[in-house]
Amino acid sequence: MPRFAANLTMLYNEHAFLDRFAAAAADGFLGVEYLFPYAFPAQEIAARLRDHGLQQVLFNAPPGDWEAGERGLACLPGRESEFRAGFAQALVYAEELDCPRIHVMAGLAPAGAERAALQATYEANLAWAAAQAQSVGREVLIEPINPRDIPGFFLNRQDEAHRTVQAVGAPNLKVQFDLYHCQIVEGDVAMKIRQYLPTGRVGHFQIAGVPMRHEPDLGELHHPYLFDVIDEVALASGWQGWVGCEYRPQRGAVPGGTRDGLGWMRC
Ligand SMILES: O=C(O)C(=O)[C@@H](O)CO
Ligand SMILES: [Mg+2]
Repeated sequence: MPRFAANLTMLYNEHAFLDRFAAAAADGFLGVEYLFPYAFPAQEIAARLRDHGLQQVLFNAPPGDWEAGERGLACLPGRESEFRAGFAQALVYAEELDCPRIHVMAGLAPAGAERAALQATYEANLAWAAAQAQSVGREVLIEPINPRDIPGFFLNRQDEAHRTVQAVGAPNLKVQFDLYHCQIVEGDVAMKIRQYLPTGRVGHFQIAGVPMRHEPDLGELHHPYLFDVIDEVALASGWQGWVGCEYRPQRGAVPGGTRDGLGWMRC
């Protein structure tokens, strides 16, 4: 089986954020990820990781004004200095949390903007971020996201993400391959794992049931088969990353619900 990390933004919502670390460790997780740590002092989170023997495997750089609907700044002309300041803050947290990967969200394509101009800004920002991250031994990840969950999101497809990584040409810029988004946008998930994992450009996986984003054993994707494919290709290619469990537990509507829905992990 792959190594699974609990996404603490979506799992364990029956607990306050800082208590989700203990809950994930009690269920056997060795790694955690989440969207944003910035509401809490990095030292406080680091203590939770230490206390519960957890590894921080991923979090996101600041996305702009999330409450106002922004979903990243990386492709937005004119927002470069804000992008850089946010990424610098992410690097400070990554150091304190000993986290090897930072996810940079692309952002929403502004209505009427020329795609080529957005792509040029995206690549320039990613090249800058990758260089900053490289100097302190961290990876930058980009993630294609389906346009139903985030209408207008700039990056939707795996092939576009891989072309961007190749165009930037930084060894520590990689793709966050979320199988949930991939299934919704393009399908053929197993073959895409076989296509992209051996390239060395996949930095991380994430999973959820499709289409409702509940537990992986609910919905149209057969995850036991996909886990076997990941294991097989990882073994052949030497890939040693994590699979983030980024779903909203359906059984989480009741106290203790995240744990009740983890049966899929033991299949
Ligand atoms: O929504 C997802 O999928 C994610 O991985 C979050 O980090 C938001 O991009
Ligand atoms: Mg994801």
